[in-house]
Amino acid sequence: MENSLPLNDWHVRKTHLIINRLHAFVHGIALLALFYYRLTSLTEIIIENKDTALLLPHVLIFISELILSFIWLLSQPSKWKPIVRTVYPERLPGDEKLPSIDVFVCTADPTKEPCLEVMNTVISALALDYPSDKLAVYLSDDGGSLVTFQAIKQAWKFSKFWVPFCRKYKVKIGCPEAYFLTDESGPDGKFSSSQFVIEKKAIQKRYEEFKDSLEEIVAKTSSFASRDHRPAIEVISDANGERTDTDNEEHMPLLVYVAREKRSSQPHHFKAGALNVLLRVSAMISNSPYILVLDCDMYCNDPSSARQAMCLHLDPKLSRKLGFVQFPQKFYNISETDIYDGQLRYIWPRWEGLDGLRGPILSGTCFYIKREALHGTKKFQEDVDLVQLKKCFGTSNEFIKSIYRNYKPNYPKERNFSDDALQKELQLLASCRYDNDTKWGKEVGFRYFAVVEDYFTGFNLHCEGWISVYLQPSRSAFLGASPISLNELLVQNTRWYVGLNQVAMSRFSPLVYGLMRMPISQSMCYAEFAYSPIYFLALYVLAIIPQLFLVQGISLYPEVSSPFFVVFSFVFLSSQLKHVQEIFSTGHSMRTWSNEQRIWMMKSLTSYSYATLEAVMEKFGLTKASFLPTNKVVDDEQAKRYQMGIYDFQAPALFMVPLCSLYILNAASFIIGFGRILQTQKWGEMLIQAFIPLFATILHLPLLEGMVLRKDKGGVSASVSLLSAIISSAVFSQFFFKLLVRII
Ligand SMILES: O=c1ccn([C@@H]2O[C@H](COP(=O)(O)OP(=O)(O)O[C@H]3O[C@H](CO)[C@@H](O)[C@H](O)[C@H]3O)[C@@H](O)[C@H]2O)c(=O)[nH]1
Ligand SMILES: [Mn+2]
Repeated sequence: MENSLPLNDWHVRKTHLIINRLHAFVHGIALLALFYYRLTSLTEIIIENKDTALLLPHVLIFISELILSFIWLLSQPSKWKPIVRTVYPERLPGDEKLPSIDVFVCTADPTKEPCLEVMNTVISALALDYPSDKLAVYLSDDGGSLVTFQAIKQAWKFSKFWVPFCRKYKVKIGCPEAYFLTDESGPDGKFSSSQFVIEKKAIQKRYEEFKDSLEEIVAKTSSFASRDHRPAIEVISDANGERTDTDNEEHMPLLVYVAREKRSSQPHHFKAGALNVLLRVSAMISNSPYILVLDCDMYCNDPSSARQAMCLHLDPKLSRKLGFVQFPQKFYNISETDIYDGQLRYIWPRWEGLDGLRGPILSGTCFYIKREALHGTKKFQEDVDLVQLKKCFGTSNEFIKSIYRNYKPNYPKERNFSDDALQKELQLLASCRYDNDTKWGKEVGFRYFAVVEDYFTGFNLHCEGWISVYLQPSRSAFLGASPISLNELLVQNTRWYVGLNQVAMSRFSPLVYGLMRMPISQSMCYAEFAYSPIYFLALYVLAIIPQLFLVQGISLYPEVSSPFFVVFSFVFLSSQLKHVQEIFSTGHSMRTWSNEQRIWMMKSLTSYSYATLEAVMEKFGLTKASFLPTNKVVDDEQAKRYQMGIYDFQAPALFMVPLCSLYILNAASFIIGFGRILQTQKWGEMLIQAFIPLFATILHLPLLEGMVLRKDKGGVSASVSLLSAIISSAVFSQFFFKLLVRII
């Protein structure tokens, strides 16, 4: 590299490091004291044979404490050495020396993923600040729908004005929809502002026309997302789109539409399958060594992200081992109150911690990955036998040629897309049977094993020795949409945790497979995510058992005068204070604390438990996990409630009934228990046990409001409230009945 100055830099977050390690130490000791208490009191119950019926609740509570502590332990390495990176794109070599980049955007269903949004993402990628001849954007349309195909042609037409405009005025938001919503002040330097204003007006008019044309397409064309269609691959250009009056096509990046073949008889492996087709198809057209992957709703908010990522990929010290550069997922539609905890705040500091180890977990979108890492070509020498290679990469000779770095596809030079041989090859590579009996999805490309293809692919790359880095620039590089209703959120999380469970319950468990292939610290981080669904067990126990025994006046926790009371109080306070510290240090307020606590409990009691059930059923061959994309169509009424910070409880009974039943159970048990304490004056013995339902009742007040006070459409439906009341009274009476039998 001519420039001797480093392209990037990093430093350790020292205060975080000290606080985290100190907390780990103190909290760890407190947990040991807590275990000591539980073990001694359990032995006491067993040896003294006091009351065997008391054994079960004690054991259950101990198990839940063990689960919480286990996950806490797994989370420690990701807090051990948080680091922050800075990049210096101005130090990059000249454009002619930059490597080329392919951008992959995936969409699946125009009825759930509005095509205007998808096209905005595509356009924002075309407007990345990168040499045009080194940029190619591929849109994978899993629905193979005519709407998307026609829309992309319109997007191309508009882009031919938009991209030059962005380049000329160094526009900071390459996504037109977002650009016209903000008031970017104007050009810097050499252009007069009046000229800018005129051109901006003109381009805005074109954008409006573009939007109208999409509306027209949507109205006229079927947006049916088909499960059975032939492959269709097309480089979008004037030759096949409508001609326009500009001739700047040469200065435009490539834009390619890809609908892979789908047959209902063949598994398509969801997004991972789509990405693998893009990997193969792009190899024939641009074969860039680096790839940016984007969800269809994640637009480029900073055109310089490609150069930023190159500051890491081209760093001679990192380059050889670096598999991918991960940016955080940030969202443009988070309301001030963020009631669904959509910003995933708790994840990104973890990625800083992981960056201090072998690097962050692949997060599905917003990452620049090295093609070679996905091909796993490190394992192959140039002289490997062709038969061997075909077993691995499939039957296409052309594709096999492409895996070697010095391969240059013919396409970009000649721009001859109608070439029959090329078309034939592309059809083969995008066919639904191409993967069969190959290593695709197993050792090559994005991995199929779990519906969290991102987590599992990144996990495999780390196992193979690749590292990753995390880059969180102050200006968000990408912005996407987060679910804005409880239902969408829980559905999405159920899918994620089914995927994580699939990994946890398989031979790929991070604590077995990972441990043998990566340092224990890194495998613990993967394990924390894979095992977190078992939170559901702990939370169900803690939401039911102390409450039922509180009502009976049977104590399951140390009394106030015992030294272990301090231990229990300390463990609770120390974990809450650590949470608050993390929230403050990431610039958030106490409201974020209550939102995160509330949503974490709701997810554990619903998503995590159903995800575990589903994964277990899948293990026994009773179901098949699937990846249904989240709905990105905004319902106005729902959006209004969300903006106002009002929960939308119009979720299926499957989600709402457990939450409401447990709420009623907790509120009722607190009231009854409190009354009992008043009578018996056993304050000391029952304090912790009364505190638990009180905490839950206060934290989840919005649920009570939804059941009792609210009359709007987002409230809890009367049938759900009624069913929940019946269930919680049944639990109570069952319990009383058993107790009665025992007493008699
Ligand atoms: O069969 C499919 C299903 C989905 N997708 C695309 O996958 C992307 C992500 O789907 P979405 O419904 O938005 O899922 P999320 O849960 O919001 O996505 C998160 O979780 C996924 C699974 O872990 C990751 O793939 C994503 O990158 C990550 O943002 C979208 O662009 C979809 O169009 C496909 O291309 N084909
Ligand atoms: Mn999404």
